[in-house]
Amino acid sequence: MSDTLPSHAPRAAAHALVMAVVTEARSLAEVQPRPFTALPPEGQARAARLAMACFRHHGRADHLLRAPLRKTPPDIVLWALRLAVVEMGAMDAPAHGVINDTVGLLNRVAPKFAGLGNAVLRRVADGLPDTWANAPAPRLPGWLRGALQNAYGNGVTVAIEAAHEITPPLDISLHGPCPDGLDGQTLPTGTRRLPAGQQVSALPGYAEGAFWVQDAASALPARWLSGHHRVLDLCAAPGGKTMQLAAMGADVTALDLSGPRLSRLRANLARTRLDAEIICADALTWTPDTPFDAVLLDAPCSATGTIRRHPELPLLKTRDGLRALRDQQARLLDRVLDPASGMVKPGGEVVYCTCSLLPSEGEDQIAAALQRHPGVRLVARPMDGVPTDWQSPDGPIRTRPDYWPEQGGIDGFYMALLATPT
Ligand SMILES: C[S@@+](CC[C@H](N)C(=O)[O-])C[C@H]1O[C@@H](n2cnc3c(N)ncnc32)[C@H](O)[C@@H]1O
Repeated sequence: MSDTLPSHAPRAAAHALVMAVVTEARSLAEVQPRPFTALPPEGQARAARLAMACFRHHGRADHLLRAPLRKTPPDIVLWALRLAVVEMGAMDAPAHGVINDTVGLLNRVAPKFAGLGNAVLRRVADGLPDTWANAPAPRLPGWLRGALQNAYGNGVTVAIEAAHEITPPLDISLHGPCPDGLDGQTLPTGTRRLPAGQQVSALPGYAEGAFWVQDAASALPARWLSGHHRVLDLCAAPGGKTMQLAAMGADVTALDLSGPRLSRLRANLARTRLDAEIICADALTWTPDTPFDAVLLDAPCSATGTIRRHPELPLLKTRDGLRALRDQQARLLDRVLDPASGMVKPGGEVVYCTCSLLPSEGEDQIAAALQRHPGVRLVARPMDGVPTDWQSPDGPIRTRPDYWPEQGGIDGFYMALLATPT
C-alpha cells in the first residue's frame, strides 16, 4: 500500500463495494458507492481487488468464523469480518493492521459489534495460516453445481471450483505492437497475458489505446470471422468483440439494446481509435438495409463461465433467471438465421457464442437451432492455438476454467460457427 493512502480508506471502500453488490443485487463493475468513488485510482484499484477477493474466498472465511461467532451477526458486520479474514488468510495481510482498521470500520457502521469483531478476528488470526489452508474448498450453489455435474461429471466440477479460487491473470487484446514495459506472455491463441492485480489504467499503452481487457476465451469467437468485409456485431456492448473485428479490418456495425452499455462501447472505441457504426436497437426487431457478410451473436447469458473474473456472480444468479435467458437466446438465433430478417446474406457466416458453462445456453441451443433451420450447417474450422480437444469434430469450441491450469486458466465459453444456405 502506498505511503500517501491510509490503509483504512481502501478497506472501508471495499466493504462499501461488497455491501452495494449484496444489497443492490448488482455486479461489482456496476456499483459505485461513495467511499469507493472518493478514492484516487490507486485506492479504487486496491479496494476493488479486496472486494473481489472477499467474494472469491468468503466460503473459506465463513468456515473460520463459524466457531468464534456462534451466532450470525447482521450482514453489514458479517461482510466486514469476512473481508478481514480473507485479507489475512488469502492475501497474507498483517493481522494487526487489518484488525485495527476493521474495528474502526465497525465503530462507524455498527458500533455495538466493534468489541465482538475485535475478539473474533483475534481468535481467527491466532490459527492462521494453517486453518485457512485446511478449510474445505468452497462449493458453487447447488443449482449450478448440479448442472455442472450433469454436464461434465463430479471431477471436472471440483476442478472448476478449484479454478474459481485462483485470482486470474489479466488478459488483454493488442491491436498493434506490444508497448514497451508490458510484461507477461503471449498465449498460443494470441492473447497477451499479464500478472494479476494490476491497475489497468496505469499500464503502458492504456491511455494511447494500444489494448483492451479481454479474457483469452472471449477473444476467440471473433477470430472465426477474420477476412469478412461487412460484419454485424449483435449484442455488442461494451465492445470487446467490436474492437477485435474493427482491428481485424472489418467494416463493423455494433448493435445493442442498452444505451448505457453502448456509451461504454463508444468510449472504448474512442480510446482505442477504432471505428464502428453504432446502433441502439432491439436485435429481435431491427432490420438492416443490406444483409451482412457475417454476424457475431454474443447472446446474453448466465455468464457462469466468467465466475473466476466475477466471483460475486454466484451470489447474484439463481436458477430462476435461466429459462428467460434460454428463450431469449433461441429467439435471437432464430432472428439471425431467418432469411426474412435480412441480417446475413445467403452463404454468409454466423458465430453464436455465450460465456456460459451450461450446455443449455450453448450446445443445446445450437442443436435445437439446427433442427429449426434445416438449411443451416455447422462449419468445422480450426482456430490457431486452440488445442484440438477443445473443439468438437463438427466445429464448436468449448472452453472451461479448469483448462490451461499451468498458464493461469481461461474463462468458460461456448462458440459455434454456422453457414447459412446459399
Ligand atoms: C454478453 S453481453 C455482450 C458482450 C459484448 N459482445 C462484448 O464482447 O463486449 C450481451 C449484450 O446483449 C445485449 N442485449 C440483450 N438483449 C438484446 C436485444 N434483444 N437486442 C440487442 N442487444 C441485446 C445486452 O445489452 C448486453 O450488452
